[in-house]
Amino acid sequence: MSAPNFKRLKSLSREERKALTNRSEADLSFFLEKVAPILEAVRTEGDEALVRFGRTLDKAEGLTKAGLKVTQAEFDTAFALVDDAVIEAIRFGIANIRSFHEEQAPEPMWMKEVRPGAFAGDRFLPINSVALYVPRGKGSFPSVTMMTSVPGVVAKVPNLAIMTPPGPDGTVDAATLVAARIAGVETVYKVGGAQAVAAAAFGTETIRKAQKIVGPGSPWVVAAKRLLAGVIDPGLPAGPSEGMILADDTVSGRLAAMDLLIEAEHGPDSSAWLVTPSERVAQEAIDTLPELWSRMTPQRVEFSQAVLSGASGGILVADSMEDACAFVNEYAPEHLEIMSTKPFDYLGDITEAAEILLGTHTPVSIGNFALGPNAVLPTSKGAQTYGPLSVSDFVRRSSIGYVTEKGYPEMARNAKILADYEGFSSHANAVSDLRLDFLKD
Ligand SMILES: NC(=O)c1ccc[n+]([C@@H]2O[C@H](COP(=O)([O-])OP(=O)(O)OC[C@H]3O[C@@H](n4cnc5c(N)ncnc54)[C@H](O)[C@@H]3O)[C@@H](O)[C@H]2O)c1
Ligand SMILES: N[C@H](CO)Cc1c[nH]c[nH+]1
Ligand SMILES: [Zn+2]
Repeated sequence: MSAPNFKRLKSLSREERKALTNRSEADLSFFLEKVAPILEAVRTEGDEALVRFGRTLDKAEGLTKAGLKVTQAEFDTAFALVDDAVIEAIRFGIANIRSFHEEQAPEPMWMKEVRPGAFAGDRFLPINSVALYVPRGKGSFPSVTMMTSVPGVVAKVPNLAIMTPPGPDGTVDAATLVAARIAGVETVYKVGGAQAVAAAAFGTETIRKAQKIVGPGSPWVVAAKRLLAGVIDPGLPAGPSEGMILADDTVSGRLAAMDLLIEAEHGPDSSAWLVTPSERVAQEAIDTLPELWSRMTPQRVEFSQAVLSGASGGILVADSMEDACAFVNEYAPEHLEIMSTKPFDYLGDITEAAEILLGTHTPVSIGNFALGPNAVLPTSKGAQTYGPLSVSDFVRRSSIGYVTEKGYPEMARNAKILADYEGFSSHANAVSDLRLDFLKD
């Protein structure tokens, strides 16, 4: 086992500091090259290609075209397979996620009188069809089913369809089906990876073409979304998970180590950093990691050790909390915990983070599974321009304008001046006195 990275930010050059903010997603060239033929095969062969990739890439040897869509009987079996405690936790999470997302639902329409007799506003309608990608590979993700389905249902999208890889036995993860049905999504396709993105983008004999695909995934999924961005709206960029723990000197380094491992265990391509100005917190964290690894499964130990000793994770000592906050902003993490007895003191200093969890009782796990805000979040500095998945990802907005006879003269006079300046004669004619003549017809 290699030791976790430990660095003091002040000892780093500007380039070395910047290099710490790189993610595995920064170079997708390998994946882009590999997924291009998969996308083309799905475009030209449809279901035939989906079955072939399900058999080869997901090892679902018994997969058939007829079996690509989950049946009602498979949903019913899933409820019998999943423990009651898991079903209850799914219900608990969905209730909170729904409660949170209902607050985001826009009014169907608003209008304002911007000038006497001139009205302007917005109208919102659900997108007609959205595919929800639910990963399955380095884990199964009923929680992602909850996070993608609920905002789509709240937005009243008429055609929601989950795409998720089949396991080797040809079935979809049972808790994913339970979560889908409780959330209100009954269309689930057994297709994952790049082929799922292609199936949603082009449609196949079985799979209905979608206008948008949301949901996180491995670099295979991220690469496919990037290549098909001209065919389907790929939503916010959500790739390998990232966690950052910002800790001041008021907390236990043992606690910081515990939460550092949360996102580090997703996969070797994830990122996880502890940033603190406290040498004590840093040292306690380093000393605690072996004890925590002894409580984890071998695969999760392997993933988190790869992250913490590789290019995308470790423990960083900053000069001060100010410097630590500056580094957080340079990094723009997906999940951020502000671990302090006074977390609100630092909230104003953090401007770049997709999710900010405050205090010592709000670990990322609670955000991932139970609290309500969406845990499908932008990665790889996406937080600089995107927010978490939300109801607004499932609706489109049209602006509405209505000018009355009373409001017309002032609007027309000003519009004509600019139409003339820009040299558009038809634009200008339409707001000239000629219009008033035509209106008399
Ligand atoms: N950003 C977020 O909000 C968020 C949320 C949850 C999970 N995640 C991330 O999503 C990712 C999920 O990854 P995963 O692997 O568990 O599931 P996944 O479903 O994204 O990827 C598995 C699929 O990849 C394809 N694949 C695997 N090997 C391949 C190969 N050699 N060639 C072509 N295709 C191949 C297969 O089709 C397989 O079904 C993780 O990185 C996790 O950290 C992110
Ligand atoms: N941390 C993930 C988002 O990056 C969400 C998740 C689901 N299950 C476990 N984790
Ligand atoms: Zn997670």
